[in-house]
Amino acid sequence: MNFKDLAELAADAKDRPILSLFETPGRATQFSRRFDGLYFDFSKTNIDDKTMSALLSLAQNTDVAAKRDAMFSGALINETEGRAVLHSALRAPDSVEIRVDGEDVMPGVVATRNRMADFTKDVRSGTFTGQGGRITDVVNIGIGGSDLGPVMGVKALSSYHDGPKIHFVSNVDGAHIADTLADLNPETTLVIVASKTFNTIETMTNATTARDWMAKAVSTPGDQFAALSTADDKTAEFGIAPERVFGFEDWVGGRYSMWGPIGLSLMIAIGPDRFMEFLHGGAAMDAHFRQAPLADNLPVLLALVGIWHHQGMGYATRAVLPYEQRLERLPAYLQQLEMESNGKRVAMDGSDLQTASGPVVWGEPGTNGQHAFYQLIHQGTAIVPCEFMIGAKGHEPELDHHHRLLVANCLAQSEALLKGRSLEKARELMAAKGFKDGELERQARHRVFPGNRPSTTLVYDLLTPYRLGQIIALYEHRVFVEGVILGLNSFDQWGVELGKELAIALQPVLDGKASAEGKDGSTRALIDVIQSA
Ligand SMILES: O=P(O)(O)OC[C@H]1O[C@H](O)[C@H](O)[C@@H](O)[C@@H]1O
Repeated sequence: MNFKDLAELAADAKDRPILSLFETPGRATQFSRRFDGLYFDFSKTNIDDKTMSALLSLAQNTDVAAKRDAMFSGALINETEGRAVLHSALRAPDSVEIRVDGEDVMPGVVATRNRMADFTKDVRSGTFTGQGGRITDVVNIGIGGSDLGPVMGVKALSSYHDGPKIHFVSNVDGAHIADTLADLNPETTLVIVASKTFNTIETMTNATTARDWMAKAVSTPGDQFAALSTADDKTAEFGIAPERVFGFEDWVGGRYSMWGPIGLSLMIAIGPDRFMEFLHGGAAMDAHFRQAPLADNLPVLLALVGIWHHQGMGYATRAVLPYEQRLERLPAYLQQLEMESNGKRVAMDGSDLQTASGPVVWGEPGTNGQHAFYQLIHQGTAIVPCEFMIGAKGHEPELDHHHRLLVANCLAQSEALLKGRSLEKARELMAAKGFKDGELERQARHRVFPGNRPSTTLVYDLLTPYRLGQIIALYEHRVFVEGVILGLNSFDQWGVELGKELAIALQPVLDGKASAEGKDGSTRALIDVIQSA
């Protein structure tokens, strides 16, 4: 089985209505899996038995299981950077042993985890104070993987918050930090500078601005700063005392880092015990990914559905549609996770990729998206596979009628995508409204839904810290499996470098200290327009 065979299978599937697959009794059971509070339904896709076995043999031929084991064993599978990939160690139980270059990394992980918990307890209890008293607000300054995970997690688990208020600043646009600090009291604010490299220009610019803001109100601003980084030399240079520096190793990629020190703001929001539940959820998904047969393995199945839709059927994008307002930042988080990991045109060995790279990932929570872009999903010419997510229960039992409406909407959307509405039915509707002849036909055509549009639905009971941990680890491993099947390295991100280099080179030009000579005509004109405004 290879990508050419997959394309042939996909060509056959194009004329097969998904709905017809439900004529086989038991399809919903056969094309769904349950695992530990999660239910993944992929029966509303154009995958039948034959497709499924072809996809599974693609996973076998590309050595998914062996590569998975290599990742967990600490092998240097991030080959372009010569690094292991062990974010799973951050959520592993204290008792296990995980070796990188012969050394067990777990004692270090556990020690940092315990230091984070101690610091968190001190902040939450008021043992650690600002220079004006108990900490009321925490500002996490970071970007990319040092922002999206904590932002997503803090919002997702807001019903568990019982600590200080958490704020996030990521953009180098001064508006972001100005708006965030405007309402805060520097004497009772803790600033966390989150940066794996402690070198990212946006984060360091914002951190310096925050320190200047604090210095106007307190005598030793550094005492109200903490740092999360792999670069302890740079954190010391910035003036943050080692007891408030929480380090991690280069085998944790930025977009995979919310399980360790980068998750400190989440730990402060919900407390160490609940943060541990989040880690346990992730660890449970790790165990499932390592042990379950490929055909019952949730990350593998999500990956195979993704490969089928993008590389097989040629659908350019996929939408992530959580029917859970608190997951409003999940699509943005998954954009980095999936697109920075698998948006690559060169295979691990340096050759051109034999097929399309990872898809564009986008989305918004339902029901909001329904009133914005679902028009295109239902009637546009592009087919967008939709990944719905819904909790069986919400955190507001007193508002249960809201939740039932939410669920009804989620299920109705996947049903509408599957079944559509025929021209015949649309004609009946328009005739009932009194339309006739040519006008009836014209009006009816606008009301046709082609249907036969694929979707999956992930149901969980309630969005607890544990469930969130499972879901995030599920997506991490899905991205890994897709990367293995595509033959690329999901753990580097060379594609972000060129823009950074050019931005640094443009700074002196914008400062008027260097000429724009050598720049292309468009860039020169843009510089002129901005400088003369
Ligand atoms: O955590 P930092 O070192 O500040 O990096 C922040 C982010 O910037 C980089 O440009 C990468 O694209 C991201 O993967 C990373 O998460």
